[in-house]
Amino acid sequence: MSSKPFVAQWGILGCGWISSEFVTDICRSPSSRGINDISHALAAAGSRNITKAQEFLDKYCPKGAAAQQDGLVEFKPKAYGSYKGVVDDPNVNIVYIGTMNVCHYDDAKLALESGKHILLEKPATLNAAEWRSLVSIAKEKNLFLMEAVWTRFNPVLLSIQKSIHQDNVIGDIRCLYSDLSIDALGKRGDEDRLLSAELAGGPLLDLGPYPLVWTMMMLYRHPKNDRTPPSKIGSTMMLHHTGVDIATNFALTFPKITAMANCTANLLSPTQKSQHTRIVGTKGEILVQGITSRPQSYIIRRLKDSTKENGEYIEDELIDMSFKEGGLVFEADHVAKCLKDGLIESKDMPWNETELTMTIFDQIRKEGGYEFLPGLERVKLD
Ligand SMILES: NC(=O)C1=CN([C@@H]2O[C@H](COP(=O)(O)OP(=O)(O)OC[C@H]3O[C@@H](n4cnc5c(N)ncnc54)[C@H](OP(=O)(O)O)[C@@H]3O)[C@@H](O)[C@H]2O)C=CC1
Ligand SMILES: O=C1OC[C@@H](O)[C@H](O)[C@H]1O
Repeated sequence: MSSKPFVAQWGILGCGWISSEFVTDICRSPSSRGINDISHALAAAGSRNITKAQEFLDKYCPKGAAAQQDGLVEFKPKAYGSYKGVVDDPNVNIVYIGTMNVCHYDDAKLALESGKHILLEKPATLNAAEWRSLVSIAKEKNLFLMEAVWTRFNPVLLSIQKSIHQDNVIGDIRCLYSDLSIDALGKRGDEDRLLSAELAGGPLLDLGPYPLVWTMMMLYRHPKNDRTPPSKIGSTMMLHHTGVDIATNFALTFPKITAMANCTANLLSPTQKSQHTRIVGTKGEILVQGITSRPQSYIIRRLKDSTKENGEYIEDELIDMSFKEGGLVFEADHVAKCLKDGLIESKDMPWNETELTMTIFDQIRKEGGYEFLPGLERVKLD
């Protein structure tokens, strides 16, 4: 006998682009992806402008999310002209925060203090100190808190991780090269969130989380690395005249497994979609295709003779796992399962990995001379 699924009752803060993608994805029925124990309802959406919130609901979720369409809950999505309205709504039990980088800390604190669980867009906060502060509030209030790094839950990335960590498809991992960049310079104005200092823009915080996801998932989480943080972090940053970075390269060393990650994020050039991430091992390599944040397929290229330098490859094997979902729903499903199980921390996106991410970014910003405008950081680093 099948029991009624657990329903995550979402409230959305900020009716911008990524929130629209998230809401569109949670409208898809979980059973269409083989999931029957959880579902999603949209309880509320909040904007600084009530008309925008209502238009957002009318456009992206007119019939409610999957659980509402399937008749699992009675309530309909409600529009609010403030974020406070959403966090106070009794039908909301988890808040998705899709606001600007500079708002994440305040918005997350608002939701936690109103007793709501949180899924918080990347970069979780502006620095590691802000993140530690949110974690301590979440612990004290016994509330779920997770950074929304959706790529960690992408089935293509998980398949590659299994190929490398369990099936030893490319042998011992040696080097990872990953890029997420956009040719935005000259095409977007300085007020754009990617270039604006007031909004704590720049590719390191906006795009850097994705090359770092590949590094964390393939190298840091490699069973033989045993979650040992990188021993060295090196970087080169070029600053834009607004004060944010315009291009950042960073490298991370993992001596326990003799592996190195080389990550790039810039606003100067578009990422190569046929190979945004290349993972090289002693027996071959994996080339990942699609968007760095949303991989769709990958190529396995095995060496004919792994004892030779610069050896030839056997014919490429293409693994095409294209999916119809936007890709955000995989993390939403994971969050719903955590809530169903009464967890306040995800084992797949744990607090200490967000803290490590923020610490890496703090160090790279320091090395590159990227300082936030005074007052943006709500909790300062020591
Ligand atoms: N996971 C992913 O793939 C992606 C994640 N992101 C992350 O999501 C966040 C939002 O990005 P995105 O959706 O592209 O941005 P948008 O500009 O489309 O939306 C951001 C929303 O933030 C709200 N907001 C709150 N304060 C301000 C302010 N001072 N100025 C402007 N907007 C404000 C607005 O909502 P309102 O007007 O309704 O109040 C706005 O619509 C960023 O932190 C980004 O890093 C972005 C893109 C992809
Ligand atoms: O998270 C993101 O992924 C896609 C990019 O286009 C966007 O700028 C970034 O915020």
